[in-house]
Formats: sequence, structure tokens, C-alpha cells
Amino acid sequence: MSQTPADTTASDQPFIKVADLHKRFGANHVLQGVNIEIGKAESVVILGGSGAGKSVFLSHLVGLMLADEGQVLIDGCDWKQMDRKQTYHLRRRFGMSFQEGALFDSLNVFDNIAFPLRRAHRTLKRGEIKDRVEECLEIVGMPGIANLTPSELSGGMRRRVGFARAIALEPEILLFDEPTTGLDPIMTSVLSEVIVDMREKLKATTITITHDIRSAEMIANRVVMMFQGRLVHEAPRDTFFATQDPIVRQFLDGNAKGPATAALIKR
Ligand SMILES: Nc1ncnc2c1ncn2[C@@H]1O[C@H](COP(=O)(O)OP(=O)(O)OP(=O)(O)O)[C@@H](O)[C@H]1O
Repeated sequence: MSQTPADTTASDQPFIKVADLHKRFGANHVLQGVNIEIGKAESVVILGGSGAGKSVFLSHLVGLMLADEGQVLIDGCDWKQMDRKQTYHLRRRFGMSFQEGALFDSLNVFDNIAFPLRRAHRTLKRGEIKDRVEECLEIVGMPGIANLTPSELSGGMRRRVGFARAIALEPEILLFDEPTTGLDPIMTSVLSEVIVDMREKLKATTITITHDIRSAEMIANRVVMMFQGRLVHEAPRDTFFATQDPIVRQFLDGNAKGPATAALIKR
């Protein structure tokens, strides 16, 4: 039986369910059996070293990559069972923000944020688009900058405009891939607060990849650690950072020596 997102809203499934997810690129077995369930409006932060498979995992959540084995269910819908139209509708429930904001440099801030609105709602009037763009800029704490071009923005501002574009279609699920990388500690805290604010205003489920421990502490309800393609440790935010799990401890303390290094050398 074919599924549509609307078929499943009343289901008692977890909102997001990933079961025994595997992904290989040739001989590189990147995801080696990822399992996680995420509830509606939860905020999960994924920590992990370079090459652990975090971005590949995020791509599976939004259906940009499909599982070799296992399942990724969003509100009961399996990406692998979706036809093109269903894929389009399911993907519209996501808002994504990548490193650097990924803005279109040839468009001003207004047109960057209006871009997904115009594409998804062809009949929207100019005034409706203007209202929504202004609302999104308010939410990310940057009202009144719609006429600026990306080249006139600082790194932190570009990220916020990227956030504003990600929430233009009022997504239910927000994905952030290293939203604060390369920013100073103050701007990192400001952006982490913006993420919390956006999540609360949209009541969105949020999944964030970050290397920044302080940002993780601010954003997360739950933290998970990815290591060599598996989620090796997870805990509520308040207990995660006190864990004695040796791999997590090495990562949090930034030690060059430890079980994570030993495992990487053996690979
Ligand atoms: N499209 C692709 N084709 C082939 N290999 C890929 C592809 N995307 C990712 N990989 C490989 O998958 C592995 C995991 O990459 P991924 O980007 O998910 O790591 P990550 O945990 O996000 O690391 P980082 O923190 O450095 O961004 C790497 O070995 C990478 O080379």
C-alpha cells in the first residue's frame, strides 16, 4: 500500500524512526547500523569526530540519500517507498541550514528568503511574501535587513539569513549541519539561542550536528555521539556531559590519546 504523509499523522509510531541504517560508498562502510527514535518537538544534537558519518546520516533523514539497508521513517513514511510527488511533499516538511548559510550571492536577503516561498506557493501575492520574509527575519533577530546583499553581511548574519530561509515554509523538522562552525564564541552563543527560539516558535523537531560543546549544551534536549558510523552513546543533555563513557569522554575532553584514537589507527 502506498503511503502519504497524511496517512500517518495519527499513528503511534515515533515521529522519526531510524532502524539498522547502513550506507556504503564502495568499500567505505560509512553508516554501520544506526538506530534512533526521535519524538515530535525534541531537539537532538549529534556529536562526533570528522568522518564519523554525521552529515551522511542527516542526508538520509531528509531523503537526499537512501539507505542501502534498514529504514528511515518520517512520521511513518519510508523514504524508499515514496514516489516523486510524495518525496516532494515529505521534503517540504523539512527546513535545512548548512555551514555558511549557503545563500545565493546574486540575490538580496529578501529574495533569498522569498525563494522557497515562491517555488512552493506560486499564487502567493507580493504582500504575503513580504510579510512572511519580514516575519522570518524577526524570528532570527534581524528585522529590516531585507535589502542588503549577502556580501554586505557578516558571517553570523549570513547564517541567520540562512536560518530565516530554512523556516520560510514553516517546517516541522529543522536540520542544522554545523551551524556555528568558524564563528567567535559570542556569535556561537547568539546563534544557538536563535536556534532554540526558532524551535520554540515553530514547535519544530530539531536535529543539529555540531562540534561545539557549548552550543550543544544550549540547543539539545538529548545528545548522541556518533563514532565510526554508529550511535555509540546517548543521554539527556543534563547527564550526557558528565558521562564516563571512554569514547565520549575523550571527545569532550579533546584528548589526543584514548580509545577513539586507538580505534581509528586500527582501521
Ligand atoms: N557522496 C559521497 N560519496 C562518497 N563518499 C562519501 C560521500 N559523502 C560522504 N562520504 C564519505 O562518508 C564518510 C563520512 O562523511 P561525513 O561527511 O558524513 O562525515 P562527518 O561525520 O559529517 O564529518 P565532518 O565532521 O568532518 O563533517 C567520509 O569518509 C566521506 O568521505
